[in-house]
Amino acid sequence: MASIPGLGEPLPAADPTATTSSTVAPTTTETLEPFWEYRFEVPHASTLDIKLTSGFAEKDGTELAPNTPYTFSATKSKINTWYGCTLEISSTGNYDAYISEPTADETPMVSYLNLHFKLEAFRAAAQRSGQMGPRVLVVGPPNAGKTSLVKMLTGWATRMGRQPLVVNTDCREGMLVLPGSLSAAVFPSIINITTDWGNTPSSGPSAVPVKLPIAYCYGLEHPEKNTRLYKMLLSRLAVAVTSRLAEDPDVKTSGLLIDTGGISVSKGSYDHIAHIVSEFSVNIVLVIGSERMSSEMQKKFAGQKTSLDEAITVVGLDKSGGVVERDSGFLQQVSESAIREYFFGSANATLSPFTQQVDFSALSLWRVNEASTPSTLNDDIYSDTMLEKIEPSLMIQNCILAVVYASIYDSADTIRDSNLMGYVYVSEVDEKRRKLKILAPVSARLGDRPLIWGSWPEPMVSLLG
Ligand SMILES: Nc1ncnc2c1ncn2[C@@H]1O[C@H](COP(=O)(O)OP(=O)(O)OP(=O)(O)O)[C@@H](O)[C@H]1O
Repeated sequence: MASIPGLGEPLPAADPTATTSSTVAPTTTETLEPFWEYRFEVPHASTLDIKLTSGFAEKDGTELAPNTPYTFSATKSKINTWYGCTLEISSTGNYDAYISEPTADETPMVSYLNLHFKLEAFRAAAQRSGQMGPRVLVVGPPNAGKTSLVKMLTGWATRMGRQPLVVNTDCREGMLVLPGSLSAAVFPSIINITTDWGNTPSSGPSAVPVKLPIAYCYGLEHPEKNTRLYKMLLSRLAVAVTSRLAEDPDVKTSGLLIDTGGISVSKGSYDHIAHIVSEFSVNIVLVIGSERMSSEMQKKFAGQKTSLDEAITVVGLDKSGGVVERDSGFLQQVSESAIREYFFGSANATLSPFTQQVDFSALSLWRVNEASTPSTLNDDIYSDTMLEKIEPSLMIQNCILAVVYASIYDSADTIRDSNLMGYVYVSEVDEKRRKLKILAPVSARLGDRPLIWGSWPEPMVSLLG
C-alpha cells in the first residue's frame, strides 16, 4: 500500500502560460508596501514556500509567523500586509504570482476590516448584556470571495481572543471535513494557513490545535439536487449549533460566521438562504460582489425579525479584484488532495490507514438520492428520507463513503440525521466473490456502522496510485 501522500502520482506537464515559472528553486525576495497583496496560484504537485523575513503579513486574517516557511500546494490565494513586509519565495514546480499594488482607498480589505471592528463592538455589547453575539451570513455569486471573507473575519476574531462558531453550508467544499458534508466548528485558535480550513481531525499531530467539527453527510454537489434533504440537514446542524452557543458563554458572545455556496443572480433562488437565516437566527447578511443581489436581499428581509426579535441587517460589500475562478478540474484536485491527506496525512505527519476486506452481506450501505430520482422501490427500503438502502456494486469503486454515528438497525430517518463519524474509501469491488476492499483511517469493524454513498465528492481515478 502506498503510505506517502501523492506516491505514484504523475507530475503534471509544465504550464507554458505561467508568468512566473520555476522547476528548480531559486529564492526570490518580494517587498510589499502597505495594502499590497502577493497573489499566487500553485497547482497540485507543485509547491510554493513563502517566508516572512520582515514586517507583518497575513493570509486570510491569520498572521504569518516571522522566519517560518509556509508551504502551499493546490492553492490560489494571497498574502496581504497592512504595514508593509518582505517575503522570501521559493518553489518546486510551476506557479503563477504577481503583486497587486492598491492604495487604502482602492482595496476592499479596508471595508472588511471596518466590518470586523463593527462586529467586535457587537460582541463587546453582547458580553456586557449576556446576549447573543452577531450571527453573520455571507452570500454572493460564485467566486465572489465569500469563503475568504469568512476566513478573514474568523482569523481577526480569534486574534482578539474570541471563539467564533463557523458554519459551512457550501456542500461543494468541506470545512474540516471532505466536500459533500455540512459542518460547524468553534475556532478558539488560529487557522492553519497552509491547509484550507485546518487539518481534519484524522490528520494526526499538528502544530496548530485541531478543531473538531460537528458534521452531517449531504453527499450531493448543490443544494438544488435535493433541497428537502439539504434543508433538513441544515436544521439538524442549526439545533447542534444553537445548543453549543447556549452552553458556552465565550462562544455565545463571539457569535456565528456562516459561509454559503455561490448563488446565481439570474436564477434568484434565495429559498435556502431564507431557510439558513431563519434556522440560525441570522441578524447580519453580508452580500459580496453583487449590487443586484444586495438590493434583492434588502427587499426580502426588510421588516423581518430574528427569533430573538432583532432586525435583520443586509450589508453590500465590494468583491476583491484578486478573487479567482477555480474550474471543476482545479476543485477536483483540491478535493483529491484533501482525501489523500485524510487517509495518508501530510508530508509532516504521515498516517498509515488500514485496509480490510469486507463481505457484501456485512455492510449496511445507503445511497443519497437526488430529488429527481424516481422511486421505483417499495416503502420498506425507500423512505421519505431520501436515503435508499442498496447492495454494493462496481459503482462504488474508488468512491468515498461517509460513516455515521448510528447502528445498522436504525431507521433510514435516524441514519440520515446522524452525525458524521468519518470516511472510508472503496479501493476494490469484486462482484463475483461479493467482497469489497476498503481503506479506513482507523481499524474499526465496518459492519457495525451504516455507510452513506453520494455523488459528491466524485469518484477518484484511484487513491492508491
Ligand atoms: N485578493 C485575492 N487575491 C488572490 N486570490 C484570492 C483573493 N481573494 C480570494 N482569492 C482566491 O480566490 C478563490 C475564490 O475565493 P473564495 O473561495 O473566497 O470565493 P467564494 O465566493 O467562496 O467561491 P465559491 O462560490 O466557489 O464558494 C480562492 O482560491 C481564494 O483563495
